[in-house]
Amino acid sequence: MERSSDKVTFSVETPLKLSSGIDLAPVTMAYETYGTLNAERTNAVLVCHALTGDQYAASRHPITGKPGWWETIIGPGKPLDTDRYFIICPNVIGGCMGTTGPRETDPATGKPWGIRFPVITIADMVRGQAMLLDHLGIPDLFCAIGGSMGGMQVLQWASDYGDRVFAAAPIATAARHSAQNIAFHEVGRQAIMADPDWHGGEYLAHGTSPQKGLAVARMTAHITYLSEVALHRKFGRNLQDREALSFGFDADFQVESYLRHQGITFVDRFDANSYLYITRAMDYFDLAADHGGVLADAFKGTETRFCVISFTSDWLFPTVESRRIVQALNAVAADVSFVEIETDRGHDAFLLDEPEMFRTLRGFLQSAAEARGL
Ligand SMILES: CC(=O)SCCNC(=O)CCNC(=O)[C@H](O)C(C)(C)COP(=O)(O)OP(=O)(O)OC[C@H]1O[C@@H](n2cnc3c(N)ncnc32)[C@H](O)[C@@H]1OP(=O)(O)O
Ligand SMILES: N[C@@H](CCO)C(=O)O
Repeated sequence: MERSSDKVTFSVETPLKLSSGIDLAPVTMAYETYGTLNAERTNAVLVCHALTGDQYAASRHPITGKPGWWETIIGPGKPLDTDRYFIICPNVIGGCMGTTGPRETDPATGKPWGIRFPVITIADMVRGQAMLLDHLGIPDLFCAIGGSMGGMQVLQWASDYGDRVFAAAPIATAARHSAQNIAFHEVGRQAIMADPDWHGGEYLAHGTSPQKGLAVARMTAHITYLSEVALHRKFGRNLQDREALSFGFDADFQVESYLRHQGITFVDRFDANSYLYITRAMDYFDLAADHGGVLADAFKGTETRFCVISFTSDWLFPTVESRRIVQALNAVAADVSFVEIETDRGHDAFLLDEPEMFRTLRGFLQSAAEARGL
């Protein structure tokens, strides 16, 4: 384990066999930990991040300086109580905050991988996390938890490593990407690849960055993380810093200015090629397809206990997707609880202070901890 100024990483030469059949080596996993691993090594919690998340779930981000993206949930006395549990949050394979991904150096060429990096899957991300846990000497997890793509990783963990997952909390997620999910990601990828500064993915070698394309990709995706009600409540048709319409193409409206801001601030902390790879991994995710089209078969024989959470205004991963997961778990007599939380803040509500999510997770984890003898 190494800590540079702001990253903890672990590297291994052992090749990681990817879903594509390619052996990826060496592999570096960047991660953050919070709390203390108990002597019995039974209190480990894996926090899986979403599409543009990273390992800084409860630590200040080294680029944006913002608080951790899940400080509402992780910390002393919070549902993921760092006085009780040992939290591990890895940056996913394909990411850009220190874990092996398209921005890292290809050992065969000594240059950044770019889009010569192998296409990775959610299962590959989880395989890399299992390797990290092995390195940390953690035989199994008290809990695997995450929202959105993090929830996909949780489901993959429960399916591929069920005997290593005591409790699982997939939040605001789905067992497969829908046509609409894929469609939105495709628009984002095309925006990046249409940017003249993308250079076929070799922008680092050209000393450029497709920031305009990446910003447009983010603007599009960001709309899907919110809700129409919340957007209208926040911005309506209000004008931004002006008394009258410009009859031009400035950001007349507040909502335009807001989305431009979200796009511009995003490109400082994220890599365009990583965006291509991670959205692709989400698009390829389909647990049922991996099990003969029967989602229940992905969890056959599971002894993991599940808490599935969705949000009423999430139109990216609507509640019907969580119901499908619950139905599949019920079909194999799994221990599962489910709650749909009333909010108008859309998909990204799982990132915000949602009291009912806080209470639900605290109750679920408390009960699981008692059953686990923690
Ligand atoms: C699980 C994970 O892995 S997390 C993934 C990584 N993190 C993220 O996705 C963070 C970005 N996303 C988010 O923050 C969540 O999607 C959100 C949108 C739910 C956050 O919601 P809120 O906390 O209500 O923040 P909000 O959406 O209002 O955005 C506030 C920002 O917009 C800016 N803003 C608001 N109105 C305007 C406007 N009219 N013009 C320009 N900027 C504006 C604010 O100044 C603020 O800027 P800052 O955050 O850079 O300081
Ligand atoms: N807004 C979060 C969740 C998206 O699913 C992200 O950017 O990763």
